[in-house]
Amino acid sequence: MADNAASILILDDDPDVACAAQLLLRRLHGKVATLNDPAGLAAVLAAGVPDVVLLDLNFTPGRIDGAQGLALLDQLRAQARPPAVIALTAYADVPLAVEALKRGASDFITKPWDNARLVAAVANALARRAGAAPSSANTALMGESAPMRDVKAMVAGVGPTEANVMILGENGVGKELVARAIHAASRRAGATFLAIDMGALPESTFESELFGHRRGAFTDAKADRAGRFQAARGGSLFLDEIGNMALAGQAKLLTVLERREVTPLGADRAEAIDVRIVSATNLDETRLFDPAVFRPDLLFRLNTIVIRVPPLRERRDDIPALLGHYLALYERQYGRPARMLADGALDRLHRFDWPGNVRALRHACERAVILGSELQYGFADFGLADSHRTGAAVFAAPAPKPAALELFQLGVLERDTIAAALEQAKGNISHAAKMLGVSRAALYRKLGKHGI
Ligand SMILES: Nc1ncnc2c1ncn2[C@@H]1O[C@H](COP(=O)(O)OP(=O)(O)OP(=O)(O)O)[C@@H](O)[C@H]1O
Repeated sequence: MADNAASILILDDDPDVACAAQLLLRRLHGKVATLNDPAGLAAVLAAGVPDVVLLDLNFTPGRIDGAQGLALLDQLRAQARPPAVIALTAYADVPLAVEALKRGASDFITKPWDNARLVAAVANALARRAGAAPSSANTALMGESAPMRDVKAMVAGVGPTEANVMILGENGVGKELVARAIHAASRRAGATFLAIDMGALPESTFESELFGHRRGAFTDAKADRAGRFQAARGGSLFLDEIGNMALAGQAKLLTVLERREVTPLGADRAEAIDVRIVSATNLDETRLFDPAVFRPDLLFRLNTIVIRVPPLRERRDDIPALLGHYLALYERQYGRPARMLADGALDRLHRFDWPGNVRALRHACERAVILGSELQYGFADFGLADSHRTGAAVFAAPAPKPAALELFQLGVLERDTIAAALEQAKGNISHAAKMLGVSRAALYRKLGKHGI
């Protein structure tokens, strides 16, 4: 899954470690840089904030409290568009890794790492960053339309309970934001919220990722490693894209949820788990209730409470406030003057179908702020495909016939190929990304680029 547009920085004082990670990741990603001295970080960030940073938490030899690494993490998280940070620790030190997660790291890896795990962690971090660009961690759940008021009432009602919640909705409607709001309204709010893209977990490392492993459990298991269930102890585990899990993985997850305990690979004793499970999927309900796709017994465990987040086209009243919020946010971020919407633009944006939902609206606002050159924003500044304007079938609109000159332009071919893949995948981003042979993160970037 090459993602040539992604930039990755490896920040580790051991040049051999940094070089090994660079060699591994360079096969899959375009720009992979290393930095051995944290004093150079400010200059690197000034030149451009990377998408993902692999950050060693223990710089000073002999010190294992991670203080310097955590300070660097704070520096990275303070960027206007912070990178996803994967904490590296040599000491299998779970409390330190958990502290890093609390401070905003998206994942952690213990050294020496397992190559498949490192590759998966980077792919997951890229997908999450593209999906939540920028981090949805600090974004409030906006919207005062009647359907959104219902969603918020459900969040307030179920938040303080321990009930497992399943969130349903199309890509980009705000499922992760709802999951974070549930966590924030729970008694676990002070503990970790850990999100996992279940569709991106490779089958070969599924158990060790989720449940951890003991040193020697398999060839590459050079040290004990805590899984995500242990790392989120006391907090909430957000199982995203649950509908994309293979049936084998579903069976393993079911056993854990039934017994409320996990057995790390190679361990002879099970460990009790203490996590609140919130899950999400964009599968439509007929597919979700198809036993060939999703185990009914697992569904029953996960969906004690179901929250449906409606697509933006079914709550158009939220559009003006979201536009106002995201235009102002990007004007501040890019140091641009505040501008109004031109006559008629709001009406067209209001009638637009928003097949990519709030995420697409957010990207469109960012584009308008960067590219809009007039005193007011016009509809064209938002780079939205006309076929999606009012009530047009989401991905089924026939592509306009390209002019002869356009026919061989790579950008046009790419746009049409992506549109065709989305149509075939019925709008499922993960499936379309798989068909196109790119990561979800790369596909999201391309959707933004082509205004799809
Ligand atoms: N109600 C909302 N208020 C403000 N921002 C929102 C809202 N809903 C979504 N967003 C923004 O839209 C983007 C997508 O949201 P989110 O990642 O929660 O969607 P999702 O449904 O989980 O997407 P996917 O199915 O692709 O994983 C984020 O940047 C988020 O901050």
